[in-house]
Formats: sequence, structure tokens, C-alpha cells
Amino acid sequence: MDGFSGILAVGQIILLAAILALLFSQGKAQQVNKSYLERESEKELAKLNHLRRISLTEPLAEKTRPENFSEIIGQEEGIEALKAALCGPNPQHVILYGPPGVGKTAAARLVLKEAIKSPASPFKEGAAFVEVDATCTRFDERGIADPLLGSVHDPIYQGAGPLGIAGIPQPKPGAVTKAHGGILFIDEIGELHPVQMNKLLKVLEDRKVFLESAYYFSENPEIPQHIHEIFQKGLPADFRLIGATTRKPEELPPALRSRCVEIFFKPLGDEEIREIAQNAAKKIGISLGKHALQTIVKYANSGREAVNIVQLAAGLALGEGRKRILARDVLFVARAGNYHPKPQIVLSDEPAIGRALGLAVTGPKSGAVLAVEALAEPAENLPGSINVSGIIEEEKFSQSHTELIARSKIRGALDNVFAVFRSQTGINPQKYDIYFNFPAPWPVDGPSAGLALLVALYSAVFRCLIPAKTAFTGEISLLGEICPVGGIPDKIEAAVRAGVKTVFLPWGNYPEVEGNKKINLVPVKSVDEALNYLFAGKDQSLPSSLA
Ligand SMILES: Nc1ncnc2c1ncn2[C@@H]1O[C@H](COP(=O)(O)OP(=O)(O)OP(=O)(O)O)[C@@H](O)[C@H]1O
Repeated sequence: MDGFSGILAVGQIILLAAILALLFSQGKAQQVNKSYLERESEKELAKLNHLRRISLTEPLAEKTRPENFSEIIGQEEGIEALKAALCGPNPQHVILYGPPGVGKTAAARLVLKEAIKSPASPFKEGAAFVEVDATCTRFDERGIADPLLGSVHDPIYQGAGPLGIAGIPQPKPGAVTKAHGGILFIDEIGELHPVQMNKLLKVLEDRKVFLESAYYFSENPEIPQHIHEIFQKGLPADFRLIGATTRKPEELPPALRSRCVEIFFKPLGDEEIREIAQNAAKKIGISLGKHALQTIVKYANSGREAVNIVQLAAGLALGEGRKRILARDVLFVARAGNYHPKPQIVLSDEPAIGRALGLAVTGPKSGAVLAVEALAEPAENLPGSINVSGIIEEEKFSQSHTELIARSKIRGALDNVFAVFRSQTGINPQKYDIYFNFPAPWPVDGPSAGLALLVALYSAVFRCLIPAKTAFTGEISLLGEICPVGGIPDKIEAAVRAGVKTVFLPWGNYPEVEGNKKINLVPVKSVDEALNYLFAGKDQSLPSSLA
């Protein structure tokens, strides 16, 4: 061995010794680390067990939660449709529409249990029901964390564990995989980020979810087989979706809607709110005075509000040692919770000049009764003026990324009303100062107000009485025909609820509600027919100035 080789050998020995020392110290450090972690984990477990031993009484909200379909009040049709969509041998994806707090989530939670009972159902005992709130699902463009669809824990992140240290990406299943074989319920699905929505649609299509990572190489022999399988074949995600939303159907992506059965839950009427409040009080073991119940009905807009008011009022009553809720408890809760009495139309028993009732649709399955008032005074200066309040003046909509502004439909309906009035009566409306008012809590739109507007105008000009508790719906054509309109069953239901006795409706809509015995339906084909039916043979004299 020459001098140079000797130096090299010594160098190698020193290097080897240094590496061995480093490995030894690392091993030692890992041992110290491990025992430190074990001690810390034991402490944390003890704390966790201590927390678990503490429990309060069952919250009232849980006590009052519907436990079977018969406890969900007023949604029989929606529940029937939900069962038809999910309890058969071929369950479908579903979107549940409806206002807040009317039982959508409650029904979704129960439907899986119902489906499992059916031997033909592919949902089996133990099938998962996974609930996600789209307003809380974090969307992360880098895909580092995605609780809905799943994500990949890449080795660059701290705490990646032994697999991370070995440079192996770790897939983390999301809700779509956790729901495999069961139901994924996404509350407020309309709020999902558009990118997440598109990814979800892909999962619905494939029935599995594919995850991606820049750290995955199919040739990497270090990667365990199960991770290869996940990256190459996807994670299972065969579930049925129930999406619930308070939005309107047209506000949801058409691609989602076309993959789902659409079911509508309706707003709850006073009778239903009453029943829900009574049931809630019974479940928490407290009685409800008559006035207390009436006050709850006055303030609660939904099942959730009814139950919440009962719970808080019960707290007040129990605090004072009472087992009965009084009206003052409810009023206190209403004031403290900033509840407002529901806007309610009070129908007069007396016929009136210039006041007709109209019927509107305020959302899916929600009809409403509203008043239309008209006043017509001979104009001092010709032409007379036309003044309308309580309506939408213009509408904005987008078409091919262009924003368009159009005149509102009710403005168009008014033009037709004046033209038809003139052709039917021979009187030029410009001889009058005309006032229309819709005393509704929201601005009104829609062509179906045409018939009510015409009747109110006719009554105002000819000073003839419109019968009490009579409502009108129908679009008026320039030729005086009464054309069919949308939402008739919901409008008629709203009319019945409000105490309307008679509804004039387009002949073309009559088959939708024929056989309804709760209300007197008058189908009409033309304005002439409607006016004859209402006013024929009654004194119709024009003001002397115009006669
Ligand atoms: N139709 C109903 N019958 C009985 N209880 C109801 C009804 N609707 C609501 N409730 C009560 O209100 C609570 C909340 O209702 P739920 O969560 O089902 O409403 P939701 O329609 O899903 O509302 P959101 O759109 O705000 O999520 C229920 O747990 C129940 O106590």
C-alpha cells in the first residue's frame, strides 16, 4: 500500500464511522421520540376519556327531531316521491327543493332506513349515510384537502409519516367514498363551488373517484400495492346522492339536474305549523296554552322556527317552575329572537269596488294570495295618468354571457289590460287618472295578474262591486282571451288556505284542479265571459262626467 492509498483507507474508515455514529444517534433520537410520543398520547387519551365521561342531557332539538315519516308534517307528497326515488330496486339521485326548515334534511335522514327494509333495495343493513354541508366544505384549488371528494397527502408536507418519508403519496378518501354503498346527503348543494360540482358530476358518472398526485409513479417499487390500485383504478364511490337546496331549480347547474330526480317540499301552512309545535311540546313533556299556540303560529314561518320557539319558551316556563308554555313566553322569545309576525292577507267579508284578489307563485310549491287595488278618477288633464305601485318594473337576465334588460311581465300585462278594456267597453282609459296598487310584502311580477287587473279596473271605472273572497288568475291576450298560466295547483292550495271561496281561472288550466271540492272553481275562456259572469245584470253606470 503506498502513502496515498493509506490516506484514502483512513478517510474511508473515518467516513464510515461518522455514518454509523449518525445512524446510531438517529436511531436513538427516534427511540426517544417514540417513547415521548407514547407518553404524550397516553396523556391525551386520558383527557379524551375524561371528556367522554361528561355528558349533558339530550338537547331539545334532538328530542324533537322526527323519528319516522309520520312525524314529518305536511310533506306527504314529497316523502312519497322521495320513497319512490330511493326505496325501489333502482334508486336514483335526488335533489330536494324547498324553503328552509320544512323537513328536507329530516326526510333525507329517514329514507335510507326505509329503503333498507325493502328486500329489493340494493342498500343493505349498515349502509352508510354521510352528511355534508356544502357551505362548509372547504374548496382548495391545489387539492391538498378535499373532504368531499378526497385528496392526496403528498410527501412534501410535514408529518407525512413513514410513507411520506419514503416519498409515497397517501390517498385520503373523501365523503363520496365514505358513502359508498349508501347515501351521500349534501345540504345546500346549490352552494357547492363550481369546480367541486363538476368533479362531483364526474364521480356520479364513473361511480368511483380518481385522485392525482405529482408524486405518484406507477414504476415506483416502493409504493405499496393498495396505493397503486387506488391511483390506477380509483377509489370506490358508488352511492346515491340526495342534494337539498333552498334555491330555485333554474339556479342549479343543468348537468346536475339532468342526473337527478327533482322533488319539491312545500312551505308549511298555519295548520301544519300548529301541529309541529304541538308535537314538539309533547315530545319535551310540556303543555302549550291555546294563546301560546296561536302566537307561535303567528310568528313561525317554518317547522324549524316552530320547534325553536317551543324549545326556548319551554326553557322560560320550566325556569319559572311551570309545565305549561304561556303566550307571554312565546312573545318574549319572539322579541328576543327578532321574529316578525308573518305577512298575512286578511280577506274582507264585504264586496268592494276596485279591489280584486290575485294569485301568485313565490317559489316551487308556494302559492300566495295578494290584493290588487284599482282607482279610476276622470282625468282633469288629458291624457290621464297611469300610476302603478308594488310591481317589478324591469327584469335582468343573461343570455350567452350578455346581460339583457327587459320590461317586466306585469308591465306587458298592463298594456294588454288597457287595450282589452278599451275594445270591450269602448272607453278610452286615457280619459282617467288610473292608480293600481299591489299591497304585497314583495314586488309583484308575472302575466297571470292580467285578469285580476282587468276586473279591478272594470270595477273601478263602472263602480261595480267585486264579490268578497273571490280571486282571479289568468293571462289576457290582446284579443281578450284568457290564456293558461303556471303554478295553478299551488295557487289554488294557497287560495284554500287563505279562505278564498271562488277562483276564476283559465279554461285551459281547469283540468289541473278539476275535482277540487274545497273551493268553487270558475273556468273562463274570455274576458267577456268573466265580466258577464261577475257583473251581468248589475248596475253599471259610468260617472256622470263620462256617461
Ligand atoms: N315538516 C316538518 N314536520 C315536522 N318537523 C319539522 C318539519 N320541518 C321542520 N321540522 C323541524 O325542524 C327541524 C329542522 O328541519 P330540517 O333540518 O329537516 O329542515 P330543512 O328543510 O332541511 O332546512 P334547511 O334547508 O334549512 O336545511 C327538524 O329537525 C324538525 O324538528
